Amino acid sequence: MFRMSNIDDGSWGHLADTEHFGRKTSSSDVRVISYNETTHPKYVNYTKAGHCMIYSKQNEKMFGLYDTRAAVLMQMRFDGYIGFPGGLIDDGENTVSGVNRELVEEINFDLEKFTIKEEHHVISHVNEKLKLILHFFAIEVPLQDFEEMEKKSLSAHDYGNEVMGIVRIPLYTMGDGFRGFPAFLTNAFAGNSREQLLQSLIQRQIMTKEEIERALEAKAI
Ligand SMILES: O=c1[nH]cnc2c1ncn2[C@H]1C[C@H](O)[C@@H](COP(=O)(O)OP(=O)(O)O)O1
Ligand SMILES: [Mn+2]
Ligand SMILES: [Mn+2]
Ligand SMILES: [Mn+2]
Repeated sequence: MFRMSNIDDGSWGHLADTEHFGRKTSSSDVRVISYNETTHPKYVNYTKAGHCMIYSKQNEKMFGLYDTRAAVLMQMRFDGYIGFPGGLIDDGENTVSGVNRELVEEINFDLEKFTIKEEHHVISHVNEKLKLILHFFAIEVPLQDFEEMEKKSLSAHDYGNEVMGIVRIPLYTMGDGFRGFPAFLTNAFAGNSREQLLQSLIQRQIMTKEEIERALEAKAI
């Protein structure tokens, strides 16, 4: 097993038990599973994680040119991958309670104003190899609350360690046909967060399937 050289004890330290969940896996290892199915006893020993897309539709024009469509919040993670706020559900913890806890830890989410509920569930995936279930939620908030969240995230408990900063996603494509959203999609994404993003942009009618396909095919010139 690969061992980090720059940690004194020559191991993964406290990450040892969970870092393998963050390693790149092939999409064939992951399949969609219904939320109810994940409560089946056969998955009782699976590790569960839950992440959430927080977004606010907007029709601002970037530089008076490009339709920004929506403010969508993602984060640069400690591991250099881009992902959604959220994380591992503790043993015995209720899934949405775990997601809300992780959102408080990672972006200082104000549970007085918003809480993630099962109605916000979008899709779940299971990775049988890793015995890992990934739940994904999405919540639309007013732009003013979105902007408030961005500011408050700087004082989140995990800001500057697990979370290296939050980003908004450029959902427009610039005149060269690549910069903006297509360029953003060339980043390294955590887990299946890239697929989760693309599917929810279509499902939430922020982008059409054709636009997503065009962005995926675009090449830098
Ligand atoms: O945004 C994501 N969507 C799907 N899977 C993800 C996402 N971010 C990470 N992951 C995978 C890979 C991670 O190792 C596990 C656990 O999530 P993580 O956020 O790292 O867990 P903690 O915040 O440390 O509890 O899920
Ligand atoms: Mn976390
Ligand atoms: Mn996390
Ligand atoms: Mn955690």
